[in-house]
Amino acid sequence: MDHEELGTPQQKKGYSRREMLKMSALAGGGIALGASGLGAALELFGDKAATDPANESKIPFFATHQAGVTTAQQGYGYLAAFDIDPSIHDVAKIMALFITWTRLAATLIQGKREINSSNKELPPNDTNEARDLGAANLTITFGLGHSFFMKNGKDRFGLASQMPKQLTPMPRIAHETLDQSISNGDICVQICADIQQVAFHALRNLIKEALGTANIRWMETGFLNGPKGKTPRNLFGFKDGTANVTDPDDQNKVVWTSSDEPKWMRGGTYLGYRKIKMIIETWDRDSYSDQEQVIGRKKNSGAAFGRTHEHEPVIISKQPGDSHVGLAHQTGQKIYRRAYSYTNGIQPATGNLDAGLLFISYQNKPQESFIPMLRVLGKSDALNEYIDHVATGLFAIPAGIKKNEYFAQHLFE
Ligand SMILES: C=CC1=C(C)c2cc3[nH]c(cc4nc(cc5[nH]c(cc1n2)c(C)c5CCC(=O)O)C(CCC(=O)O)=C4C)c(C)c3C=C
Ligand SMILES: [Fe+2]
Repeated sequence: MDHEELGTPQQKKGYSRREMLKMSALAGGGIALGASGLGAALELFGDKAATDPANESKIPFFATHQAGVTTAQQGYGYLAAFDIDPSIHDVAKIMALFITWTRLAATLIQGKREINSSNKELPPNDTNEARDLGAANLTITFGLGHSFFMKNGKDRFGLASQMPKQLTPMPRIAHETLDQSISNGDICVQICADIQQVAFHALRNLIKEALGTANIRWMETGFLNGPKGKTPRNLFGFKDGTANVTDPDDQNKVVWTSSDEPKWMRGGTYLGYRKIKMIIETWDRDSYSDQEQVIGRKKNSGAAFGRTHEHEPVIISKQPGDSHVGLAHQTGQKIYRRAYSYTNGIQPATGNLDAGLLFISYQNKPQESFIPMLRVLGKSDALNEYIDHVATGLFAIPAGIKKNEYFAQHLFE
């Protein structure tokens, strides 16, 4: 396999678009450009977004771990799953798709999306709606589901011996009413950015490049915004993420896999997913104090029961016994949560809002943390009166991708 091709000619030489512009301005005009001069030159090129530092922020794609997991959460997220086309039996076709996706993702996260107009008889290579919107902290995170390895009890592509240790089909959880058409899948992609249009553009172009090899199975869109540096609130109006695993040492223990996994999966993680409908109309008619009893935290401050401030530790004896926080805390398990809220118009049958939480968590041992926690909450959580779990998924997220390598390369080679 020729990996030299990964990356655009500019990338291969190590030049960014900014540097290219700077060089061409120098070559053409013979003038020296400082940082502010460069900004002015970019504006002259009509590239206003590129002068906006917020949209220019980039998260490196090639790294030890995949980006988009412990990366500071962006305001918008897409979660999508693909199935390998039933006509595909040759692993080389899947490898070719993963090479194409890797090259595309590495380019997109840099805010590069130039249209190739050399042959106008062909469709454009890029769909163009994110042109000039900047990198916007775009992250693209790839994963593999159990059905990528095994289907109808068969080893689909001869890769089952390399299956991650904790990757099973999701077990049944009490009270769930799952829609299989929006659950599971062979491959998952999480795409997050500060600008929704940038995230959608990335997903759309990944779908386009997959044509003939993998078909989109489902896709969800979410948002989550809070005051700068503070915990955001979910659609029940509570701070969501207060007791998350944020310390890097703790993240190392909780999130990233180690030597008990196949080599290609070490330094990876597992994405646990639940689409949870929130019955907003019923919640909004519940009393203030009952809402606090159900969650197990104060609505405004986010403090636990018996506490005043948000980040003071939970006192388990003071928590309402069946409260969400009380139950989750008592499992003693840790997961790293990275959820998004979603809205999807009105449910035609009831006239109620179709809204909720795309619950996403990352953990290195989902069979010992995410799934047991789901079981406890599914059985006894006071929150169950106000929510319905409607979709599920568990995906192995391989280790980060090195320069000149492609996604999951060491699974194949
Ligand atoms: C599998 C695990 C979890 C699911 C599913 C889940 C759904 C869910 N959560 C909220 C709202 C809140 N959750 C909070 C804390 C919290 N939740 C989980 C796990 C799941 N939540 C954990 C492990 C924790 C932390 C517990 C602890 O140790 O203190 C909170 C409190 C604030 C916070 O710490 O984030 C809220 C609020 C909703 C609305 C929901 C489904 C729609
Ligand atoms: Fe929760």
